[in-house]
Amino acid sequence: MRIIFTGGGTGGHIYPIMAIIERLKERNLATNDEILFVGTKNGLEAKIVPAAGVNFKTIEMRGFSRKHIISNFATISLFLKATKKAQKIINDFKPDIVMGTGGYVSGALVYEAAKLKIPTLIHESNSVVGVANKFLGHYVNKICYTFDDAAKQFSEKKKLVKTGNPRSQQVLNLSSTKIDLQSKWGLNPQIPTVLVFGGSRGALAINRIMLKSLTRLETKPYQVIWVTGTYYYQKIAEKLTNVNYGESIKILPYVKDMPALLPKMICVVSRSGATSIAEFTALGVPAILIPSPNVTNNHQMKNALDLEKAGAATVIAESELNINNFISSIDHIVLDRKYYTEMSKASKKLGVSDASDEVIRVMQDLAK
Ligand SMILES: CC(=O)N[C@H]1[C@@H](OP(=O)(O)OP(=O)(O)OC[C@H]2O[C@@H](n3ccc(=O)[nH]c3=O)[C@H](O)[C@@H]2O)O[C@H](CO)[C@@H](O)[C@@H]1O
Repeated sequence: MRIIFTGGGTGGHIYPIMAIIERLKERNLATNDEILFVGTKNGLEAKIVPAAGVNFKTIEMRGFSRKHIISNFATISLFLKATKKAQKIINDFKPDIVMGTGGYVSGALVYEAAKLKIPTLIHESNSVVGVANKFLGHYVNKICYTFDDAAKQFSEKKKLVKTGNPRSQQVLNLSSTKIDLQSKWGLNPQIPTVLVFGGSRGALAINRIMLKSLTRLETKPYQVIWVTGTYYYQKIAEKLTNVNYGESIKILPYVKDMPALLPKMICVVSRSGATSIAEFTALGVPAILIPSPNVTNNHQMKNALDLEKAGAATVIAESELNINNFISSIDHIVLDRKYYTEMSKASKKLGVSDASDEVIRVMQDLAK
């Protein structure tokens, strides 16, 4: 099967595709030559995709601005150029299927593919449908999704297939290849470890609260891996040059192999992006979620409240976040065994174990 995947900007759009690619190869359904990923040169995909050995092409594209209306004329011209380039990429590669996960490039490429009568599908991983997917819903053959609330926002009901997020299956399959905390980062594997991170790009609010909490956290009977996000790392490292925060706290810019790390964590503190949540629930890792307030229709709060309602997470609104509720939420999960076990079970109940295979089944049906 020859497939073009497209999506990007953030890890949440990229990792589900990478999970499907890995599964396609595992099942011998596509060779590396039969797979192409199309993204932008400035998105996170430009780092992640070529590094994984997947063929990668770029199209220049950006979103429309609500504030700077004039700049939208340039964006329209960019969109027209993007559709031309998309056509060329499709004609050269001759895919059997084109799949998008969201982001502006996916809007142009999947739309062109549908116009050329190539079977198309999209995957929506959030509870609130993104702009590109909402637009593409009218043109594609199938719409795969994770949250029931997302399904309600598409008017094309016959196209809908509930698959879950492909990254969850990948995380489960990989959970036997775990990172060795001691040799990798000098952490003690006998002590519970908490992972703190702010989605694929890091989060200022989470980094700030970590800076303020360091001295209290280092006295705890657990250790902490704090992933700042590449963008924030240097500044934080400079701020901490003369601070002695002990060996139980490890500060990193980015974790390349999250699926190998997550199974080792007693709990996670993070934003509530859709893919992160799919990973936590697949593994049953209890979460403290601090939703980003800066996303479309506050969808991270919605994602987070769904988990809290099911008993799988504690939610702290960014506006309410302080050292006390931050540290006491971690203490509660790590130090109260009964609470931890209940949360872990509730989380696992929400997890999906065969999402990649489900998406692949949809692709195979379309390619017939
Ligand atoms: C600010 C913003 O716009 N966030 C959106 C973005 O989040 P974001 O890109 O952060 O997406 P998610 O939280 O869904 O996924 C992050 C992914 O990056 C991985 N990871 C993260 C850090 C790290 O060091 N290493 C690593 O591999 C995580 O394991 C996960 O697979 O896309 C999501 C999915 O469309 C949306 O729900 C989020 O609202």
